[in-house]
Amino acid sequence: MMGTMTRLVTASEMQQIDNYTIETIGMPQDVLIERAAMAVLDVIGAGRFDLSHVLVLAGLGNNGADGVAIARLLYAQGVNVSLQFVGNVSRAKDSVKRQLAIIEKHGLVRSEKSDFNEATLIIDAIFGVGLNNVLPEGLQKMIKAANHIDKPVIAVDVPTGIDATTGEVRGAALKAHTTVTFGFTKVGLTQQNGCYLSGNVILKDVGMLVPDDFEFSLQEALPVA
Ligand SMILES: NC(=O)C1=CN([C@@H]2O[C@H](COP(=O)(O)OP(=O)(O)OC[C@H]3O[C@@H](n4cnc5c(N)ncnc54)[C@H](O)[C@@H]3O)[C@@H](O)[C@H]2O)[C@@H](O)CC1
Ligand SMILES: [K+]
Repeated sequence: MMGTMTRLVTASEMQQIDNYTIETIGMPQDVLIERAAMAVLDVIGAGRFDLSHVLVLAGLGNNGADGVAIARLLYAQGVNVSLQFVGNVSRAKDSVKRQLAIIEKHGLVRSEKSDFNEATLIIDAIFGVGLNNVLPEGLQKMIKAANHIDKPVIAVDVPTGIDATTGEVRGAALKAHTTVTFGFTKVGLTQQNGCYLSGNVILKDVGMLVPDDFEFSLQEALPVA
């Protein structure tokens, strides 16, 4: 039997769909972030991962905002979670700052530096579809060290370092056991190194809406479970 069919999208198409949902339809961005975080929680909590110590690595954009929300939801469930930022939080997008304001009141304290060896599961929320350049060198080093330790990683939307459109590695990429991708499967998860570095790709609907006259550049459709 055929599963639901979905389209593959480029990073730019996903950004247009996000913008349409938020700016034109008026869906609050924080609702999408919460739904994205809950979708990842579904996967984390499905019993396949050791949750003794979850390390969430968060960037300064909306992918990082998803990460902070994931850390909060885990913390609320009593999971031992460390939240570590990659980059200076003073430069974070407002979506991240709003999430941070919530966790501060909630009691979840950010870690300054985390030991990958202590983590039983790593959540990669550093970069998503917004990646538009080679990763900074310090981050490349950190990613290579994490890949070497070989802990299970769940990538939020796209593994950090993978170009969501081409599947190419931008300097280094954090190898994922599972990638939870939102709305539509990014074509880069099916091509080049993106194909094997994203592990099992799980597509989740988080409420993005598509204009009726939207023209997808890729006609291809993938069956999903
Ligand atoms: N648009 C939205 O409101 C939503 C976005 N979502 C999440 O947000 C992600 C996209 O968020 P953003 O567009 O904020 O982008 P990212 O969070 O992927 O990246 C953040 C920012 O980093 C900068 N950047 C890109 N490449 C860089 C590099 N190599 N070195 C240094 N800085 C770099 C860019 O300015 C980019 O906007 C999605 O993948 C998804 O996880 C979801 O939460 C749903 C709602
Ligand atoms: K990511």
